[in-house]
Amino acid sequence: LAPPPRRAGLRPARGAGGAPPPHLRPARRRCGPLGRAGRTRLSVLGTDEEALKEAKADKYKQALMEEWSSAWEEEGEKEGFDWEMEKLRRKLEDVPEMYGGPKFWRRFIEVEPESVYAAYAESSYPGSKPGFQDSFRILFNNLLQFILGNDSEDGAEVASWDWQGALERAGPKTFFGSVAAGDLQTLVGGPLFLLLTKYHRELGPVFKLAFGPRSFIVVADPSIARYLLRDGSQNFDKGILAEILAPILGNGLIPADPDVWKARRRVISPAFHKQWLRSTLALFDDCTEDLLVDLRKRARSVDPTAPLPETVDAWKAWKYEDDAPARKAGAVDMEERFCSAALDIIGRAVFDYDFESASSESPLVRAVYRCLVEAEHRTTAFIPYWLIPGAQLLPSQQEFNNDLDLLNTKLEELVTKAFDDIASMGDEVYREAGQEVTDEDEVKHTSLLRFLVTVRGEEASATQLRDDLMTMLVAGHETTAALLTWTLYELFHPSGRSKHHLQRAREEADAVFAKRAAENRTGSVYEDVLDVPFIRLCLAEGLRLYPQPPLLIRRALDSDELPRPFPDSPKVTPARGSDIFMSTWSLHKDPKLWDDPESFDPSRWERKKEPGPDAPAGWRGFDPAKIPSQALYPTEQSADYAYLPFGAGNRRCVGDQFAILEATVMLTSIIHELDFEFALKNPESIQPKTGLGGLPVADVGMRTGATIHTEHGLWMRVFERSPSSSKES
Ligand code: HEM
Repeated sequence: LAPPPRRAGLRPARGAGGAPPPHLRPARRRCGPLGRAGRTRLSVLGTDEEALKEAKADKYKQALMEEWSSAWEEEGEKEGFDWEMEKLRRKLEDVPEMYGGPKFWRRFIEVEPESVYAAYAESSYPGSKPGFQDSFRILFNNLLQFILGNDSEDGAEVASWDWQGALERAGPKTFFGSVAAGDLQTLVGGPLFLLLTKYHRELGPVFKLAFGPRSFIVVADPSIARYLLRDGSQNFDKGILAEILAPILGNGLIPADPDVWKARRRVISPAFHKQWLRSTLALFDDCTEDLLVDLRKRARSVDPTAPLPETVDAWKAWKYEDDAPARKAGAVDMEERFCSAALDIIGRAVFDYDFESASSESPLVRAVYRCLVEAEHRTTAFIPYWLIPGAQLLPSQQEFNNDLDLLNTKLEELVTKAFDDIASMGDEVYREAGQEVTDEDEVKHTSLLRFLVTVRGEEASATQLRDDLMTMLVAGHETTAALLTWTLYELFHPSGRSKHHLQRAREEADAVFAKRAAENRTGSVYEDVLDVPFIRLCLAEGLRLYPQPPLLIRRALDSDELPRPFPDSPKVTPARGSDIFMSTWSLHKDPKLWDDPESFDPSRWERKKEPGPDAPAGWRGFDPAKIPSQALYPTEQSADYAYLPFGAGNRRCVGDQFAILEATVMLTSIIHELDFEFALKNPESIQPKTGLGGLPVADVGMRTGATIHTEHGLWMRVFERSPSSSKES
């Protein structure tokens, strides 16, 4: 769990103690594009100008060229970035000094690595902002590839984006508008994760994507996932994601720099202890009941004669214009309902505050949503528009800042209240940082905030606590709501493709409620969650098909070679400062890893999956026997990193158990009591749709952000479960 040393240049690339691999040897960088001999000669150049002036210019050049070329031949490294620079420099030899000949270029290429490292080490987190040299190197490398068609320095094959096609499809106005607004989704013609999967199918598990001056190395392979997230994780941080989220999340766990992250993770992880998780079940029941009250009301008001839209497109009007006809028809946007319920849960569990979003729309709730929308927009924009001078004067940015102020004021108020409440409870509520919470310990705190306030030895400032809370709010709310939305969508799909799974899930739900009645209790207990293994597998399958988020983002702190998925895969070595996208969407749907990957089949997690002949080298398949007994879902280790529902390694999700418990309690109650139908005139007429690159997409459309949303809401008609459907199951 050690944070990456800041002196990036001193770090061995992989494993401890061993010599750095050749691509990390500082010596090579030191001699850089000029070669060792060239460098010696250059220092002569610098110290003995007079002598040089006297020397015949071309004779000197010739001698120098010979020395340089013998240096390259000796090293046998006529490839890669340095060699490209060398070739360019040789061409520039003929350009007169006054036009920026070798002297000009020397400024960029003859860099003392120590000075770069020193500048880098001083760079302030969050995010390992690449220095000027790094950015220049990456940009220059991109230019060499795109303009001259050279091989990429890092070895990743470049996916060529059809911008002419995009221009034609969108029209000049939308195209250039999207470029200006950094709207990637409109530019690529669909969610980014689909584009990445299209390239994954064409180019394999490692490739490079470039939009103008930015480039990303995209990976989707179990061994690379294991390396990025676990074995080599000390060399990668959250990079661009941290930079984007820092204004909202401050120094919360997601964007935190390694030092803060280590200290806060040590305090926050124990807050999710078993005793507290068990106590939150009552809260999940409460919020589920609020949701059910609303749904029952809708179910009773269904007007069977009310007209229903004939096409999915007609749903759009319900979402954005007028939902009165939807209400009349008893239709409800389940995506929005799950979002409200999850927000209420996180508010109460994390900081003892009831947003009451299920029943009202307070300015605070509106502020939360608008902040989330802005955060999502920033995540998918490729131009940091909010940093452009004057951008803060735009109405959208002003609104965002006002919302943030409103939220901050509320959070500060809650933090102060928690400090006061805890102070009045006496000394015995405090605990030492790192002190384990045992099963016998009484839960003395109702919320996560109160737990954090009671920790001694790692006391956090009010600002740090605000950042922690904001991070929980953002990370723990839409993710769970999206999981419930897509699982419900799959289980009640009008094609009936999941009918048999729904039936199995309902058998479990009915049995749990029967047991509850027999035991004369009304609320959920932990054992209820253990009694519904198939419902939990439905959720696990929901996370396989719709991973939240569909991309994990990292940045290389130093140049580092990635594991090769197949023996004949090219060597890929992202340069320091390279942004890397781990496409969990592509990984979870890779036909080389999963049987029938596009279909929703929760029972796949009950069977062993042996690696097929075309599976990546070294992948060990999935084995249900490897799921730890206390785990509530198939873990990343059980699938040998081909499945990453909650990430992996030291930055893995802290709220995984909380989320699965919450989603299980909700789904169990909902499918036990209610039936859902797509609110469409002929739901059976829905045909499987394809999107970018001919890949299947959900027929309710998909929008990407931090999580995957439907395009226009998940409008369902709700019915009380009929006796026949209860009997059926
Ligand atoms: C179904 C629901 C959820 C999913 C799918 C999910 C997924 C993830 C994933 C994939 C990561 C790793 C990100 C990365 O490596 O870049 C993560 C991190 C995180 N999650 Fe979750 N999450 C969920 C629910 C929650 C909840 C309920 C909370 C809190 C109450 C939470 C808090 C966090 C935090 C704080 C991190 C950052 C951890 C760190 O960097 O140390 N998540 N989550």
